[in-house]
Amino acid sequence: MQQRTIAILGAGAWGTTLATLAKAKGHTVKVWSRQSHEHLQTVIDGADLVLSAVSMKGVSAVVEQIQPAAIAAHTVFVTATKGLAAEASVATKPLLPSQIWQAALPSHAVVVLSGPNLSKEIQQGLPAATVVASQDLAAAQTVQAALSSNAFRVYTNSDVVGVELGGALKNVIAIAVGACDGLQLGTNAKAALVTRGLAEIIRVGTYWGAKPETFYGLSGLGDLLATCNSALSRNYQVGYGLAQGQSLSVVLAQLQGTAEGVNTTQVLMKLATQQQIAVPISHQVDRLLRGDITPQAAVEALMLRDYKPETR
Ligand SMILES: NC(=O)C1=CN([C@@H]2O[C@H](COP(=O)(O)OP(=O)(O)OC[C@H]3O[C@@H](n4cnc5c(N)ncnc54)[C@H](O)[C@@H]3O)[C@@H](O)[C@H]2O)C=CC1
Ligand SMILES: O=C(CO)COP(=O)(O)O
Repeated sequence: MQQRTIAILGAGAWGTTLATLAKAKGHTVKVWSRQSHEHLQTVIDGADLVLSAVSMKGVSAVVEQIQPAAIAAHTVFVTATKGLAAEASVATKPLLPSQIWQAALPSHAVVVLSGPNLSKEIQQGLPAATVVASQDLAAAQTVQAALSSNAFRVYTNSDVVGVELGGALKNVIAIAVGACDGLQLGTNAKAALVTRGLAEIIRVGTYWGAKPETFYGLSGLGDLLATCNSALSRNYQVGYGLAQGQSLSVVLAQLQGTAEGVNTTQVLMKLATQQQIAVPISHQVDRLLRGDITPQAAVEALMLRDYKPETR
């Protein structure tokens, strides 16, 4: 196995977990966060892989600190952020973290890493699988070889948009499912939400050019199952807290780390409204997050929608 120099950007729950996985494989690992005394460019100098696990709101700020001309040509950039850019617009502004990275580093390979990867379980050494997606298969295979272990199984995929959207959009559905569990609506209701949530994700994803089958893989259905079934998920916790009658500000103040689904819901609703894509579950999550509706009323609104066939 080839030893690599890996720079990890972001020292939150996911960044530190990815650093643990990389160190366990014997790579030289350097971690940078905005609290670091070292300059970002110094940390990524000489890195074979630069792996970003900063939350969505920090991605542009981090990318702007990088001087592309000073980076070795072979350096591969990996983004593990699950979110949508707040400034995204359909034609002109990037939607996905990888698009922000690729726009700033056009001559470098960019790889998306996404899957059912609750960091606390991985920190405990429990087995997990993930996907690395890139238009550059060799770059994806480099990341696969660098991170694969007996505890972390890494698959490659060429559907970058599908893999990245799967990871971002499942957070919105996880908020809905957290609320469903918080209201104690039962297993049937939860199964319906996850299944129709997946249909909603596929509807959005295919609009943005993703392959439908990608969403039945690890970064779609896989991550939905993990996030919607675990109280470890911060997005699930947001929905659960709202269903307990707490305000969003109270829930977020108590939360450890980032719940990307809150911002993702807003961006998704803006774009889905503009493009007239039906996202009924996300719409109710949006109303709930804004405090415009009670969790009970959101459930009723979903149950009493117009009759329709079970299509995507
Ligand atoms: N924790 C988990 O289980 C997993 C998280 N992810 C994703 O990874 C990303 C990070 O998640 P966590 O590490 O859990 O969040 P976290 O809240 O623990 O850490 C976020 C990191 O982003 C950095 N950051 C935020 N704004 C920044 C800015 N303006 N400039 C520089 N750095 C900034 C923070 O300093 C911190 O290092 C999210 O997009 C999340 O969806 C993906 C898979 C698993
Ligand atoms: O993406 C995750 C697991 O795959 C982490 O989920 P949360 O961000 O909801 O904690």
